[in-house]
Amino acid sequence: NACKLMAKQKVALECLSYHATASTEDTNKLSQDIIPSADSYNLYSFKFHDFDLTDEDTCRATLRMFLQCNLVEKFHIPYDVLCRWILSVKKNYRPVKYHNWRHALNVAQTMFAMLKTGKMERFMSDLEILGLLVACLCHDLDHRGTNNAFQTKTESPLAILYSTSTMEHHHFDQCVMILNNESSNIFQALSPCDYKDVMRVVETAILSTDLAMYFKKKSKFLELVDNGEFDWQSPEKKELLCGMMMTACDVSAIAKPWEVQHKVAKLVADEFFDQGDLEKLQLNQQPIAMMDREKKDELPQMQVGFIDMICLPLYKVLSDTFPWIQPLYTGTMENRQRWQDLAEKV
Ligand SMILES: CCCOc1ccc(S(=O)(=O)N2CCN(C)CC2)cc1-c1nc(CC)cc(=O)[nH]1
Ligand SMILES: [Zn+2]
Repeated sequence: NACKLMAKQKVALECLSYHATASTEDTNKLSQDIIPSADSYNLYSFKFHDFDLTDEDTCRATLRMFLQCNLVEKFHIPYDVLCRWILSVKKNYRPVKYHNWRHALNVAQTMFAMLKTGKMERFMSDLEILGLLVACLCHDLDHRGTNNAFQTKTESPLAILYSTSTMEHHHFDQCVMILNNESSNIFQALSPCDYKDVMRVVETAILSTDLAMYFKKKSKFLELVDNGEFDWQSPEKKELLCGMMMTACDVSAIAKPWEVQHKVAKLVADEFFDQGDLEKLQLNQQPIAMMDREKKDELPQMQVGFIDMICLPLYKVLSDTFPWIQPLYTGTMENRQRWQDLAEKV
């Protein structure tokens, strides 16, 4: 009957994800670690970077963010389950040049800083804070270093499974797969209602990181801000705000101090160029300029375009409503000048 089939599917999914979960040895080690303070990792700052952190540090810093938000107490998350979940998420990021575990950590840290230093937590329920942090850490799970367009034109299995927001649906799938193992299910103590609500927050937040979705939602968001919308509490408005916050975190490397932005932009470019090489060799196609290493001289100008088209409008409208996240706007303006100077030099 249907119940038996569901049970069989759940078992299948669990053994499929057996290799996806972290080992008990690694889990035990992390669960016994001393977790340094948030300030020792500079977690409250919009200038945070991970360059000096070891892989173990990144896991401890992630634990510290959950502890600072009191999420372990509030949602009765068994500590060893949280440790296994963090290690399993990290394990399911591939060693690609940009869309790797470090990117996920940086996106989650910007969300943490927006909620705390940016004082946006006052508009969010505890469940939404939990969902947003989980979504940031999972939002690029199992990324292959290639974008949605590449999945479509290579007719990859993912593009056959999901025709729109292909990678984002896959990232959410991977997030669910890790939670389907009770030993790494950080939502196990939630009521069925809370479980449904938090999974909805996570799914919408991860899907909203598809930049194609961002353009659609941005005009609706601008309309609400222009009408002086402040309650943000209706489900539709809250989803819109969470989506904008996800994009703001996803592109936040653009607002970091120049030395950080410059290094990260090189990682982004190298991953794009690798895809461009694949398109030339595997598909015998001319890649778009952004992915063509023969056109790397155009990179500074492209960054100025990225800043003007995507980053500044978003950080402007968010900091108009939530003034304490202004450092994201000013940091981006400073980097715009740097990229402009480089663009004029070539
Ligand atoms: C650094 C190498 C060049 O990087 C870019 C080049 C062009 C544009 S774009 O705004 O013109 N646009 C975006 C939408 N695409 C569909 C078409 C192209 C964006 C970037 C960029 N993207 C990210 C996010 C991954 C981070 C980042 O730092 N830079
Ligand atoms: Zn991302």
